[in-house]
Amino acid sequence: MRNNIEKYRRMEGVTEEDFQDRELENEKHWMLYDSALQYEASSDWVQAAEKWKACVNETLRQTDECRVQCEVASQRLPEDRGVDSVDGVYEKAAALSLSLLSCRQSCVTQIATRPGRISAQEDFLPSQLEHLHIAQFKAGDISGAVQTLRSLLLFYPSDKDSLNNLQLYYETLGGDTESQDTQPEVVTYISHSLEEKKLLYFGMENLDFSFIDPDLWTPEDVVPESLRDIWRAEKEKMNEKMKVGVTITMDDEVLNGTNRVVLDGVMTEKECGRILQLATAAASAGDGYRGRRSPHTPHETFEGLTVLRAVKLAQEGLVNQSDARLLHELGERARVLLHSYFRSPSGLFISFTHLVCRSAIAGDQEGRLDLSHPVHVDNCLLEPETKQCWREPPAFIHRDLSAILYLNDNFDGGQLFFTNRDAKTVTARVKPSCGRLVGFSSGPVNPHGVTAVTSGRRCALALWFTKEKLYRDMVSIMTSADSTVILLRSSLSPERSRGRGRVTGGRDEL
Ligand SMILES: O=C(O)CCC(=O)C(=O)O
Ligand SMILES: [Fe+2]
Repeated sequence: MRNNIEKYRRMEGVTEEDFQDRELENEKHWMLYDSALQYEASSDWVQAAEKWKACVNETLRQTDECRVQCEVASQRLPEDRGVDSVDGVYEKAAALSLSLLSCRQSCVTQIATRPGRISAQEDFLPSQLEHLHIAQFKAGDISGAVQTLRSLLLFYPSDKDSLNNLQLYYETLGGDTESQDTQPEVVTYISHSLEEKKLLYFGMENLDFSFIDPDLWTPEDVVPESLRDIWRAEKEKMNEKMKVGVTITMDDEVLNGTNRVVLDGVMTEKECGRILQLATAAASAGDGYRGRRSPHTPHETFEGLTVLRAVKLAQEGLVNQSDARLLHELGERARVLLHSYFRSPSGLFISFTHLVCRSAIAGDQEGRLDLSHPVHVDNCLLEPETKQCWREPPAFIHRDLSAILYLNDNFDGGQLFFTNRDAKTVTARVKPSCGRLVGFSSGPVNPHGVTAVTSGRRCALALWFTKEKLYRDMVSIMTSADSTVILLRSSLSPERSRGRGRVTGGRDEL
């Protein structure tokens, strides 16, 4: 029902007055949020800035209200922690006050969860401030942008992109740097929150109290060293696991070519399952490719999902947020592995990620002679007759390295194969399976294609990397749609590193 209401709200001619609802008050910030996004999409920066500002204020107001409710609602005395518990009256009193603080902290999650949805929008308030300062800047309100950015910097004081942007704003302002202060409500919000977090982490360290921090911006020094050590050890264990599992299965020699590699063990079975499920959920959420004929063959259907689309679906609560994040992380995992394998001296950036499933159309496979994906080169237009490869648009000429991360093997056909420049002489074949990563240079030494998928559904993550910074997949809110920044931020947590820049490059597409 909630989804329907949101759908009606987006329909032409429908106004807010058409929705008289008692719960509407609690949803006010979501209405502002959605209309701010709409103004942003139509580049109406004045209106966008106005709506984002109202949204920030409404979010702060509702958070305050929610926090007050924690005090009003009596806190339940924590249950005895089992028969061996030695909890005395002091421990109980401490636990009671910690519960109150934890309740207050949980308001962040509550306010950031759309009604009817299961997961909260991560980094909700900071991301609104980010949208706001950009809208203000684009609307020409530089002083406003400075004030907002300074408020944002209270959350992430050393964020390079924000500091660069602040510098840019100061330069635009021409020297008047100190007059714009931070928003006082944000200062209060942060200082209250930090005080609570300190006590809650103390409780976690010393009183066995459990607390899940709802924020990504919490400074590291608020978390006690001992807890950080535990987290670090867990992370290292994870990293080791990832490295240990990966093996080099085929190199240039076995693959009979240049700059080709097959690595195995890049994903676990569980991860493959999660991404396959994400593809299914995205398809049933009405992704554009659902049930579409493949662009390459009439005998197969083709579904495609980009990271950006996955994030949007996650925000709408239609797919799992952590699965959308995993999609992004897998690109990064492949990048690190291939960068290290090919020892490329320059940087390597993800340019485009596409989760693609190809399904055989049952009953339409008899006597089939074509391919699932005809032989091609990824960064130039191959002309097999002359063996020329034209590095010009519409080829994706900025692609330097291609990779395909396979997710399953329960289908027939669907082998990747490499050929000579004649597009006929097959030089190597690769059979997909879960966690298998094929990497190869995107140029004319590596023409390749995919044999017909004659039964079942073959899913893979296609990735392209570029050495040109300009073409990296910025997914920054400066050019692309909302909220991808949330994904990036959360996926880079807990280091809090926010690898975004303000220079944006051309967007890749398939
Ligand atoms: O899925 C594959 O194995 C290869 C796909 C491919 O070559 C492409 O999308 O450019
Ligand atoms: Fe390709």
